Amino acid sequence: MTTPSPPNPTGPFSLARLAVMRSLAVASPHPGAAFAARRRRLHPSAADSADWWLCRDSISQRCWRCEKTRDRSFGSSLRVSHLPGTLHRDVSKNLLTPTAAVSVEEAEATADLPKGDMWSVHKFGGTCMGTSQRIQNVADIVLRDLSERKLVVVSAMSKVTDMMYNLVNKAQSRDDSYITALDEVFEKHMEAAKDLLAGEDLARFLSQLHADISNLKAMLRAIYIAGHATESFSDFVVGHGELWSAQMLSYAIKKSGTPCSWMDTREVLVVNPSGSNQVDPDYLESEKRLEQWFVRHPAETIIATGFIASTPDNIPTTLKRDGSDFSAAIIGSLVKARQVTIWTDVDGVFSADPRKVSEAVILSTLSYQEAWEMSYFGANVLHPRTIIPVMKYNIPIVIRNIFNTSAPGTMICQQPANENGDLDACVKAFATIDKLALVNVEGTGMAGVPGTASAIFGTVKDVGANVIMISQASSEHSICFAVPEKEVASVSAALHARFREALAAGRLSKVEVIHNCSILAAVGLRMASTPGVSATLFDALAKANINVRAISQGCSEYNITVVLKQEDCVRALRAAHSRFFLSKTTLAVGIVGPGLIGRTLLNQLKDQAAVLKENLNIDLRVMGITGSRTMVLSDIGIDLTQWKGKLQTEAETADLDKFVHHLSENHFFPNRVLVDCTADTSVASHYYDWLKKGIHVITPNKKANSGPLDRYLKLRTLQRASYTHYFYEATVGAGLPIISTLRGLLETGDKILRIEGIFSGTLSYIFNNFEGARTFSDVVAEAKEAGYTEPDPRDDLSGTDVARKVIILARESGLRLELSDIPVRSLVPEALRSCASADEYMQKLPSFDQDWASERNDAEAAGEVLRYVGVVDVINKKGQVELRRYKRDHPFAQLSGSDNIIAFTTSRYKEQPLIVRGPGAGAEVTAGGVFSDILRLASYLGAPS
Ligand SMILES: NC(=O)C1=CN([C@@H]2O[C@H](COP(=O)(O)OP(=O)(O)OC[C@H]3O[C@@H](n4cnc5c(N)ncnc54)[C@H](O)[C@@H]3O)[C@@H](O)[C@H]2O)C=CC1
Ligand SMILES: N[C@@H](CC=O)C(=O)O
Ligand code: NA
Repeated sequence: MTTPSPPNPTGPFSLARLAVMRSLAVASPHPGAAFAARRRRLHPSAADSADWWLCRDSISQRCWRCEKTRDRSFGSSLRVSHLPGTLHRDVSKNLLTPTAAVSVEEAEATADLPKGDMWSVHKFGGTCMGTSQRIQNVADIVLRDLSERKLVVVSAMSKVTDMMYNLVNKAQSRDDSYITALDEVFEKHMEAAKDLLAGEDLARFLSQLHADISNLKAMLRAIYIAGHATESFSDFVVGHGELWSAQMLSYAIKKSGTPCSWMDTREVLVVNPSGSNQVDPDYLESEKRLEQWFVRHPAETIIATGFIASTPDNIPTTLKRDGSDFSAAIIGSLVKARQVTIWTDVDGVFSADPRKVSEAVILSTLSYQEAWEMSYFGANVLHPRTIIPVMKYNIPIVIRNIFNTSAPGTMICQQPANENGDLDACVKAFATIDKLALVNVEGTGMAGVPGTASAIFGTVKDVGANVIMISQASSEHSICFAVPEKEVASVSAALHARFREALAAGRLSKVEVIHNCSILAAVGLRMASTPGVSATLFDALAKANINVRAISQGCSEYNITVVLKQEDCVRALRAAHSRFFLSKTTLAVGIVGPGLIGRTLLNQLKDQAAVLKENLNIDLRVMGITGSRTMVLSDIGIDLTQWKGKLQTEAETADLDKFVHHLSENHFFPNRVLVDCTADTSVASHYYDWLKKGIHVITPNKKANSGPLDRYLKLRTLQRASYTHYFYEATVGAGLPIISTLRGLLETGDKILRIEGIFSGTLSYIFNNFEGARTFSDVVAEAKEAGYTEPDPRDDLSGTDVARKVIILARESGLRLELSDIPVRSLVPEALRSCASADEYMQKLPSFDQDWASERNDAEAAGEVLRYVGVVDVINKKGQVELRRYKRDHPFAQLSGSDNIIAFTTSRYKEQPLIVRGPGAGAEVTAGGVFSDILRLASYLGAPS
């Protein structure tokens, strides 16, 4: 076997071909010295297969051919040549195997190329190059990239470009201080270099810096004398920032022993001015010059100046705005880079401006078109022109944070994988543009008249205004378009002048300007093929009460654009963002009354929130907690491990209106619910307004449903007519499924005949335990202590609490009863009814123990027990609450603890009633009942079951 001779280094290899050949790890037709140098570094195992150039994986440093790891004794790279065929990578073994010779075109199409041998392009902006430490940090990042070839594009140190423009401005306005300003530029770079470099490298850099500064001084002097700087003079001066930063970085990398060259991109990149402060790269000429540059500079790590380039006549110029990103993209496309990484100071591209939407998330991927749209609509992603060069070759751009290298960043590539394939995933991001005006040209004379649009936009063009979006009514009676506010006056004047006759003749009815507008754009590649996206967007805007002035969606459907009042824009952005980015079942929760039940509920929420989020995608955020004296509010959700402390230390004076406003005005969250855990009638009186505002209501408080009948009916009518939910399972039997059982019977057509049972946990507990030597007052105190009683236990002992439950069930069954319609036997002695407080009542209660003992003894003597029962007699349309005696073998006599027992006699359950039994009071079971109402709400809102 003979070693094939290397290809003719001066042969006509295009850079595309060059890159592909490199990427295949074939002996690269890299011209000249670089090729010869590699040729010498033969891997020993190549002796019996000398036609191989070994290559190594840039990450594992393992040879793909023989799987040996890097061997220092053979230099930094292990290669043998294999020509003219190419290599195929066996991905499973990470091995390269020879294949028949293929054309470059075929090779280009090969998907599984070994990435290690391709160019990795990085771009570091001014912030990344801000100080000597930061430049060192950049050097470290470059050294950590194990790619075979690295091309690093750098901007000037931060603020230097401005300083350089300032020099030119000063000189041309004959301001002598340009000399001291130039000294500052010198000092800045000298200080940075002294920090960063030493010895010969430092001396070389400083000598170059001196030479450059004295050239600049001469040039600025010429500008000063002429009182004018041409664009190329200015570009020449300004580009020095990049020249110096590239040299400093290149020396900093060399310090570590890694060979590194720096590239003055004016020698390589050729661009033609294309008007309006833009340039078009000449790719063919640039490619040719780059090849020649490679011949002269064999290093595998190259630091290139961003921003600067040359005209075809070798006049220095710049790439204008965002020039360094553009340089990186152009160079990336010339070398067919594996990837272009743009290093900046954010973790990636956000789904919306994080200053406006705190819930904005970093997007892991974006398509080129999406990034393009985002940039167009004002998101600070990448200038659209940066995307064009890399897009042609499917080269991904990755945006990464230099200050947080652990963040993976955002990859902008051809067709990102669809993360979850649902409606929400097809809207990737939202962007806004403020300070716009809408121009509306309207009139019957426009319909069917060819050339109207051309006349309108021709006029707009003539005044040099930038049209940001256009919308035309299908009847052709009007065209409206958005332009920057600062350009609208001249647009309007020009249109009035242009259409003076048409306006006078009535063919056009108006040229109207609507000031103070903003654009909200929803961007996403898959909107095109997903029904319902615009419905969801407009629904979110409607729910946030936002009026849309104009709408536009092109047939590419990469974006839906709406024009709104500027003052509504942030609210609109938040509402739209939350609708697409938060779980559909994100619930903003307000807790009123963190007493026994309220705080138990908060604890249960704390323990279960993560599980709900993970398993059911239900995102519960407690946005506020209010007691009767203080309240605490949050915009994103209170940390439930801290709420008690916050209610003491960070609280403000309770104000229910403000509390409700806080919840209802928060447009981050699509759903809002107030949970009333008080026993307060005045809080309950607000439910109607809350429901009307679209806030769902959940409560264990019986006051609303057992209050005045007309109010109750009004509340239920409103709730039934709206899509707002009102749940109150815990008002009867605490967590026991009483209301839901009754609803289930009614909704399936069963007829309720009678509901009868022990509805009071407190009274159940008292009579279950009032035995032997125990006193009545002791047992009442125990029930209170156990958390079964109402805040005032007289509400239980008076029978009022049971009467309320009877009323709630009676009304639920269709009876129109008032609380006063229920005869109740009160167990509160006449003398204690006027006690000022529950405590006073509890203190005085023992004096009635004797009376209670004798009533119980009488019952016992007859083989009976006392039980306090409630009855809903649907047939006779009445309710009843009384203390009754039951034989010891009666089911009501078998209860224990705070058990409730409720028997439903219905048309279907006539012989044997349907019975629900279990603990009907207590903090955990009651809070659990409230919690399950919250989850019921979430499932009504679309949570998975
Ligand atoms: N304890 C139980 O087993 C059951 C209780 N319930 C009901 O649960 C509700 C709460 O009961 P508990 O927690 O035991 O009472 P609680 O007295 O321990 O708690 C009520 C809380 O509401 C606060 N509050 C009162 N008025 C307020 C207002 N206007 N604004 C804000 N906060 C106010 C109080 O300061 C207190 O923190 C009551 O309606 C009760 O009928 C329902 C079923 C069972
Ligand atoms: N105090 C009530 C609590 C539940 O509504 C009871 O004892 O049943
Ligand atoms: Na219940």
